[in-house]
Amino acid sequence: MGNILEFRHIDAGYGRIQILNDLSFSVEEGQVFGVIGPNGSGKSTMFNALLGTIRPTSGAIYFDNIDITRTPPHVRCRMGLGRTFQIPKPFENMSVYENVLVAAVHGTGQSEKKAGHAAIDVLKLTGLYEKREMLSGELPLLDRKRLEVARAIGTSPKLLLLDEVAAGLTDAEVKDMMRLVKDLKNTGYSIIWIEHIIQTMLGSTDQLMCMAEGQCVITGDPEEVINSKIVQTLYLGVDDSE
Ligand SMILES: Nc1ncnc2c1ncn2[C@@H]1O[C@H](COP(=O)(O)OP(=O)(O)OP(=O)(O)O)[C@@H](O)[C@H]1O
Repeated sequence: MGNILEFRHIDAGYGRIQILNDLSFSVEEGQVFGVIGPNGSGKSTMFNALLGTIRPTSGAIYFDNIDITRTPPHVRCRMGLGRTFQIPKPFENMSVYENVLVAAVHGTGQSEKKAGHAAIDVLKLTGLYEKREMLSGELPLLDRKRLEVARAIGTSPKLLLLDEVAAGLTDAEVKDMMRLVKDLKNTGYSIIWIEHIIQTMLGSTDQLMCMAEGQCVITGDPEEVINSKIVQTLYLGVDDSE
């Protein structure tokens, strides 16, 4: 399969502060692409550049072989980019079902009836179907994270961006989340997954990239990346100089 995404030499940041420095990488269609890196290395900023909330000062981003570098964020969403937020942001006073429905209507522009069918499928896939009538504000953390994923896939993305969906979960819950990501992959989604928990990345990703100072320092087989000297030094703080 071809690439669903290519970052080509992206420089980007906030105002005059440059965070991404000549960032290049590509994601193959149908894969789970993990992203790790120390705090402040630019992982969320990469998502911001991809979603169009910040604009690169140079380089190009290709999504599904289309140059989207100057495409407005709402158009990118309709083109098939869906994201979760680090801190779940559901509409607390709406039911689980309504939260996914809103995402499906606004993200795809389809009728409420069609979006309603899609929302039910999404709730079944994410394990929330039995809880569809609950107010989202009443959900425990794992289910709030599931809902965050459900709202993102409610927009029918071709590429799903997961931002630390395992953060704050217990070990058993992390395993549930890993299973969900596998199910999503098997359903056909391409996924970029930013996460701090390295074990999660080992078991669930096809390719892994480590970022530092706004650049890709290594990318490849997850086990090789995690065991590489550069990652041991940079990310885990292990000094390999001895
Ligand atoms: N809105 C902003 N304005 C200015 N600087 C920002 C803004 N958002 C992030 N930064 C800075 O950009 C740098 C990269 O931050 P970013 O959140 O992309 O890193 P990260 O790798 O996602 O970190 P973490 O793992 O802690 O989430 C940091 O130095 C951060 O302080």
